[in-house]
Amino acid sequence: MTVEPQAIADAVRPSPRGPVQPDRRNPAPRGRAVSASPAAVQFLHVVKRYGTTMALDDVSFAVPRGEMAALVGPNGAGKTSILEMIMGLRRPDAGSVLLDRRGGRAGPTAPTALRIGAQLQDSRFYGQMTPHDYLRLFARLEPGGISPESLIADFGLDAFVDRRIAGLSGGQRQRLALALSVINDPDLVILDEPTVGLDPIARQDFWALIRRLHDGGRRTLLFSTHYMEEVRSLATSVLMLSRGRLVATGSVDAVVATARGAASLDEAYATLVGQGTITGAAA
Ligand SMILES: Nc1ncnc2c1ncn2[C@@H]1O[C@H](COP(=O)(O)OP(=O)(O)OP(=O)(O)O)[C@@H](O)[C@H]1O
Repeated sequence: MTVEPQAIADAVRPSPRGPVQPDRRNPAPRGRAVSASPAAVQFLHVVKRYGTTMALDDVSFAVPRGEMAALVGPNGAGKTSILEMIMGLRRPDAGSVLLDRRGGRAGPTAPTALRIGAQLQDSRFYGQMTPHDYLRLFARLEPGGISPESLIADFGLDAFVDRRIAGLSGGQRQRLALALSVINDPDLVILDEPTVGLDPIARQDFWALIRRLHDGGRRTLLFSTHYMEEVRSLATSVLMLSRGRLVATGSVDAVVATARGAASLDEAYATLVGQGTITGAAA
């Protein structure tokens, strides 16, 4: 999907607190300081509530351009809220969401020319349409993007491109959703749990597709996942969330080092997220 510049502008709000400063009450997460380098995405003291639920509690981080950043944390930690805010689908209650911003100065910013592609958790398709129908439709909406033919070849859609989506497997639909996420040739790609529900072999096939989206760092990728092996295999940096707060950021090694005594990312997750054991499929 593409987010209109205005939607992004709507999501960008000046920080009530001004530039990022060491915050004595809420220090930056351990592992790596908030980056001041050119960032594709920057959150400054973002707060998001849904009624009485505090989904994001003073979250600050930066994803430099060209990174493949993994967003991890247990169910309800706030991952989708972050991704949806980047896409302009939700607004922060406080703080700023800045896109494609050079430097770390907080304040109003012009609409960005950054092109965003996204694959959301609940990509819903009309069952009567075929992948080919979708690719042609999106190509018309995104003139100058990547051609349907290239995407069919790159994402291995040939075998089912003319079948009705109602009859496709979950993995085939996810493959289509990934292809559609880059049809506008985006600079920034957002993937919300792109491999959820896939069998182990299909998941590893998807890693190759996700690397293709990243294109050697030509694009910035931010993906959420519960699979630590996926983080180890794909991510150049990690954002670890627990109960709406960032608990560690940085490279996999930096995050492991953040959790004293942890010998692996899985152990670091267990320690920092504070559950003692790793839930779900995060092993
Ligand atoms: N529309 C909403 N209305 C009320 N509460 C919401 C809404 N969306 C999210 N929440 C709550 O906000 C918190 C963060 O939710 P979010 O979906 O961002 O977490 P998540 O890390 O993506 O979870 P999951 O791994 O289960 O997808 C949760 O407590 C969730 O119940």
